[in-house]
Amino acid sequence: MAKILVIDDNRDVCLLLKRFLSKNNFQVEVAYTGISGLELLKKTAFDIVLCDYRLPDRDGLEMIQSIKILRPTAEIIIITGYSDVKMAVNVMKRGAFEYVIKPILPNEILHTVQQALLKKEQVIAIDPKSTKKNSPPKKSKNKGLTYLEGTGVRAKQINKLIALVAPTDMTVVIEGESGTGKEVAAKRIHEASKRSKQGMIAVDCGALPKELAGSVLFGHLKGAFTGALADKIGHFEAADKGTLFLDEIGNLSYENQIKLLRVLQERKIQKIGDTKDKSIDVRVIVATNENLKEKVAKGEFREDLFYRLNEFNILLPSLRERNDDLENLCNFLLLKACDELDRPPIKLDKKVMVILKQYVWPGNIRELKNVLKRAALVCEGTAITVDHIPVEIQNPAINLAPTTAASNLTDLKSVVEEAEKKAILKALKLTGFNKSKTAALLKVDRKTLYNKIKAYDILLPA
Ligand SMILES: Nc1ncnc2c1ncn2[C@@H]1O[C@H](COP(=O)(O)OP(=O)(O)OP(=O)(O)O)[C@@H](O)[C@H]1O
Repeated sequence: MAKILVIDDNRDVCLLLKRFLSKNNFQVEVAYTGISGLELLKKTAFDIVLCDYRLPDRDGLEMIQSIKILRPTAEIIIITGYSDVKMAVNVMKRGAFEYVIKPILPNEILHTVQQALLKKEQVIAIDPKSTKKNSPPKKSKNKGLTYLEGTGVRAKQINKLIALVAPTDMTVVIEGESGTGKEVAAKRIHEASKRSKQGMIAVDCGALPKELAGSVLFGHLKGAFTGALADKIGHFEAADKGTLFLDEIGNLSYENQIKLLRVLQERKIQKIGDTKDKSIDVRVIVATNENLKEKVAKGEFREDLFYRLNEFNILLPSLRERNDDLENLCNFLLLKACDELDRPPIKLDKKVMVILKQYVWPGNIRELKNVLKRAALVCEGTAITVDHIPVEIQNPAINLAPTTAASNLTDLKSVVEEAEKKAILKALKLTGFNKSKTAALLKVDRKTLYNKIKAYDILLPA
């Protein structure tokens, strides 16, 4: 029976989740503070930790760090409010499995817990102690496509690059904001390559505790260090003849960067505690949501490793840069959500589409997927309406999420429009949505403001 730890200072939430998850055959314990949660983790090897982002004594990022040190194999699901969604994106970078938005929907949590357990099983499958060594990942009950290639301008460019590089053995660097589909792109490259019969192993370098990274990547011999109770193969060895996907490569410690460079140059690994080398045949794909060149300039990432990795580069656009694909993505993700939730397909109301198109999606496709899954959970009818969408998305002015790198935008017109829209939303928020005051603040006449509000599809509170 899988063990779950719920950490939340809201006792009602703990009680609700404990009852609901126990009924679904999980062993559940609860803690009301970060410290007491960590104490429980020292004693028990929980499989899943459900942790509130804002605890009285710790924040979500601190919790993830501590949990990863105490129980590196536990999957962490962060519970957060919508106003924290940008931070939720950050928690994914630090190695959380997923985030769920309040108010809590028990079925959504159950579904996320099941997905996390599935991922854990796949990781256990490469453990040498497991009889399932190198067994192929479990298929979800969903037999159809797991991603949408996309038909928009930017998506087509990416499709071309993937098709071009896939048949080669080149090392690929995939860059893009969190949730833009870097892991999906890596899988697509792997699946279209000659290595597709072997597995692709994905390692989240952001979630690897510094001290364990070497052993996890390269393996160790029994007795190599305290706690090395048996020989262990690392991910490089497990991925032999296949592909190794190193996510959040920018987080690899300097020492492990040197080791990685050596492996890439010599195609040999040495387990910790071993004196012998072992040849391996692995294609490496890495991903990052940081600017690696900047990290090189700051001395945080080795220049030689950067050039060794950067044989081919793919920069994934943010979701706001591929508005032309949003509708297709919505239809695809909604269909998948209904399938996963075992409910007949539902549609998106046209008004919802307008709202989704004007939101900036800081969490990119992951955020869109979560919003649609949640909407599919709460929708009792045959179409998702505005009421099923979080208010922060219905009216972005409430939770103004700034677009990041404007330099990523495709043309000057888009940059200007994006900046204008942002300024108008900000001014509207500042003036309590008073249009005369907003026009005065922006030093334009009311008519110009009205026209811009209309042109940018800005929704005003009723
Ligand atoms: N083209 C796509 N079609 C359908 N779903 C997608 C697509 N791209 C990404 N997704 C979904 O969006 C979510 C995020 O994708 P993925 O994990 O690949 O992003 P990422 O850029 O690697 O994120 P991170 O930087 O946080 O690791 C996943 O649930 C994935 O299934």
